[in-house]
Amino acid sequence: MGNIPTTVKHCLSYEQLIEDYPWLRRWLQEDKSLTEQKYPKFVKIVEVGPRDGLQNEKEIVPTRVKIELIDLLSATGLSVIEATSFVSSKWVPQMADHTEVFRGIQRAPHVRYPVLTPNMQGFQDAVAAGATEIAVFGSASETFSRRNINCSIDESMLRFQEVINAAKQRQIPVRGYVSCALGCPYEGSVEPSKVAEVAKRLYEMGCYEISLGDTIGVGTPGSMFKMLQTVMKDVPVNALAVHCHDTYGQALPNILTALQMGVSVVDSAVASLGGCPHARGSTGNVSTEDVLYMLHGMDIQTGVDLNKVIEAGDFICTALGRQTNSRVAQAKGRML
Ligand SMILES: CC(C)(COP(=O)([O-])OP(=O)([O-])OC[C@H]1O[C@@H](n2cnc3c(N)ncnc32)[C@H](O)[C@@H]1OP(=O)([O-])[O-])[C@@H](O)C(=O)NCCC(=O)NCCSC(=O)C[C@@](C)(O)CC(=O)[O-]
Repeated sequence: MGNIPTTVKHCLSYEQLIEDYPWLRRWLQEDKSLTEQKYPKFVKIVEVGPRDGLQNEKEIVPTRVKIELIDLLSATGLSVIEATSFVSSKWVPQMADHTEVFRGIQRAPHVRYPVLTPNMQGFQDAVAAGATEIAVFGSASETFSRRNINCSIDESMLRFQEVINAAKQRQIPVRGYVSCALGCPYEGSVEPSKVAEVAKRLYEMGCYEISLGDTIGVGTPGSMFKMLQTVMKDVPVNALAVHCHDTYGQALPNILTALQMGVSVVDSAVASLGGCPHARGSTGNVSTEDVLYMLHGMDIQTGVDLNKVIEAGDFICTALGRQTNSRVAQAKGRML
């Protein structure tokens, strides 16, 4: 509001302001249209709770609970639910029941259920279980790549190329992840140019969408802006998604920054489930409930029913014997 002193702003209603300061009308109207232009009208939510959210749970979550969670989420209006991952059970014991989970869910016609596949073995197992969309997951940090998938970035790209080629033959769409896009638990800060390089390689190999992961939730709107600015020179913005963990409470502002820059795909987890096995103290993904509340409050459509997501969150939190980490679900619970 330009040079109007704060005290005056607080005293005047919008109508009074316009009447008393006619020159403001144009300014405020311009601002409104700017707001309308600045944000996407529709944001696709990629729900990663059943996979990213549950993969770090110490106690093995019963398969039937995972299936019921996915079925509840399928009835919320979500169009993408990452169901499980076809990784080694020695590395991630929680995902050992991937095939049972995938075969057990009621697949809703309007929902896609991608699964993680790090290599050809994972791809073949996923296809055998009936998967029709997959995701490969790389990293912008060498050390993270070795600790997470036991190979260098270059080696991972060779594996992913093989997986993507096999997927193309079956017309299976492939999503690509870049972990450590805003920081690494082993190497600290990560250069945006490195993120852009890995994102570009995945995109050129054939991934239809690249999800940029703030794996340990250390990013800020400042680092998100710089990283996206660099990545967007190599990958079109309509092929980018953001995947924010909320360790430092920056996930929503980081997402808002990404939306302002034209990103319209956001990963999130019901009840803010999750954490990172490579970084003690890292918290889960930004909660789907909180993202929905923010987006709907900005008149951005998602097609997702917030109350139904809160119900799915209640279900999984009861099953895990803990409180939700979603601020919105907590607030709504207090108001009942
Ligand atoms: C990639 C591997 C498999 C390499 O693991 P490796 O030990 O190097 O694999 P290998 O090829 O040398 O094989 C060794 C054994 O693993 C088996 N194996 C080999 N591949 C598979 C497979 N697909 N499924 C099941 N078993 C497999 C293989 O059959 C063999 O079995 P053995 O002969 O010893 O009995 C391993 O490192 C792994 O499973 N890593 C997964 C790690 C993971 O899931 N991390 C979490 C997901 S990433 C993430 O959460 C970040 C993200 C995406 O959310 C974004 C963000 O927040 O940044």
